[in-house]
Amino acid sequence: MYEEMDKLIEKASILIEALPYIQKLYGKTVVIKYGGNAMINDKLKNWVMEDITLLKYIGVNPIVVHGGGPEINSVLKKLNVESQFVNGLRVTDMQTMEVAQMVLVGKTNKELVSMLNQKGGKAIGICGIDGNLIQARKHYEIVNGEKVDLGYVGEVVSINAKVLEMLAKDEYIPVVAPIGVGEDGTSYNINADTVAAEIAKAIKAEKLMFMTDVEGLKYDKNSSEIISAISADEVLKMIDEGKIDGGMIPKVLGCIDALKHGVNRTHILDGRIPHCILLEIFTDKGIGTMIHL
Ligand SMILES: NC(=[NH2+])NCCC[C@H](N)C(=O)O
Repeated sequence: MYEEMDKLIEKASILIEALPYIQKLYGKTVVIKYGGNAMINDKLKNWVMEDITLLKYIGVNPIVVHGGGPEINSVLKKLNVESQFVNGLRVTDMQTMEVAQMVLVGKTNKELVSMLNQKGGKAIGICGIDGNLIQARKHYEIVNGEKVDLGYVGEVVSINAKVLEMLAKDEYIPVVAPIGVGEDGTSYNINADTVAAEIAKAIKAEKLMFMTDVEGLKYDKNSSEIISAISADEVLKMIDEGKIDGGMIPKVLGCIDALKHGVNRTHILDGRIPHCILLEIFTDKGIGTMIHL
């Protein structure tokens, strides 16, 4: 009898631990880059949708930016579209771009919107073409000092923050597919990590969070200990020293760029942990790596 009561009281203390963070984030915006395993595994997907819906219901405004997951490749394969490579980098030709846009906007984005709506959230899916949300231009990759043309791969020129603010400040949860649009109406495929960081900067989000398939940043690759909090300068030093994996670099650089443009805190999360978003935001210790100025 007493034991049961103690357990219940413990639950209250968990909620109370969250109170200062709820107060701090009330009415503020959190940009969440959704990707990796958390997009593939059904259980993980479900937990992410619950976390995002809960955020909205307690007065925090989440904006979700998603990647493509493995689906684009599988559709390309089904349609027998073969990829060209230059210098080992995949080229997004016209046909590939069409498939990427179809999958990202027509399938992935709408699935996420529908899942959030199932949880009671009011999600609205948009891509960078809608309301000119993501204005883009062609991106040239520099390889060994030379400009390499990768086709319809774009970079962000500017973000039309008003579109997102309108939705997020109202009762909606914007879900953004990372397709940008050029001045002449051309669609570009843009790295979703970069889009998340640019959106966070443009709307001066309180937080930017990246869901990944790693535990977090580590000082030593072989150690199991993750870095709980670290400054932007220390991260830059780690990049110089070659201590950060290639795939993580766009994410940590996105964090640093966002911090320098007014985002308060940025987080790298292990998207394989159930309810990683809630655990990071509403506990003192968090579960990921927090990068601050
Ligand atoms: N990985 C960490 N050290 N996280 C701390 C998170 C602290 C707090 N919940 C926040 O979101 O700001």
